[in-house]
Amino acid sequence: MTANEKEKPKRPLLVGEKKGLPLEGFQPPSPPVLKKEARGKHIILSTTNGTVALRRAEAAERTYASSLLNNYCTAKELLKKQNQDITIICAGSGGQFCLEDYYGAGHLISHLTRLDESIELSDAAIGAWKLFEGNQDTVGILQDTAVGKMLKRFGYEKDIIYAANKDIYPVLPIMQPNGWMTNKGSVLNG
Ligand SMILES: O=C(O)[C@H](CS(=O)(=O)O)OP(=O)(O)O
Repeated sequence: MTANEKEKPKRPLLVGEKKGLPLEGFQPPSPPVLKKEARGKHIILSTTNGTVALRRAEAAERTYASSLLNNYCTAKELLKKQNQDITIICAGSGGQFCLEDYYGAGHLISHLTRLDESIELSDAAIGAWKLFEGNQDTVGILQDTAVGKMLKRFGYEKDIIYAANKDIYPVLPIMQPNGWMTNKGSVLNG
């Protein structure tokens, strides 16, 4: 191998699916697959809604990606700055509202309200919060959604169970000025 070849950046990994079916040349967005395949690589992710929402949020002062897996870290970061508006965008899928995103937003809001009792919520935020607080069977609610049922149909039950884990990652992906999302934004200390 020549020195030049050694320095070559790795090819980005293409990740995506369409209605649960594989796309040619793409890896499925499945945690066990990505744990093996994605380490150290740039990922180009194809989705109908979440990635579009991120792109449209580019004008925001800061844009983060959050889920049940890292919402605590997100809440801590969001509260570092006083007196600011926080907009939570629920990704959806195929142009449709998705209950699991609203539930995930409720989990984030639950952290925010516990960490700062003075926070003011919109009606939509109260709805998400109450949905989360009233439904602690996270795997059950994720399985009941349209996407959950689709994942089950295609044999991705383990992915639902994994996605239902709360706050297991103290990292926060943040959008960089070049539009890429990285986890360099914030890592929770204590
Ligand atoms: O973020 C999206 O657009 C969705 C997320 S999920 O798969 O519905 O959870 O992806 P998509 O592949 O577009 O349905």
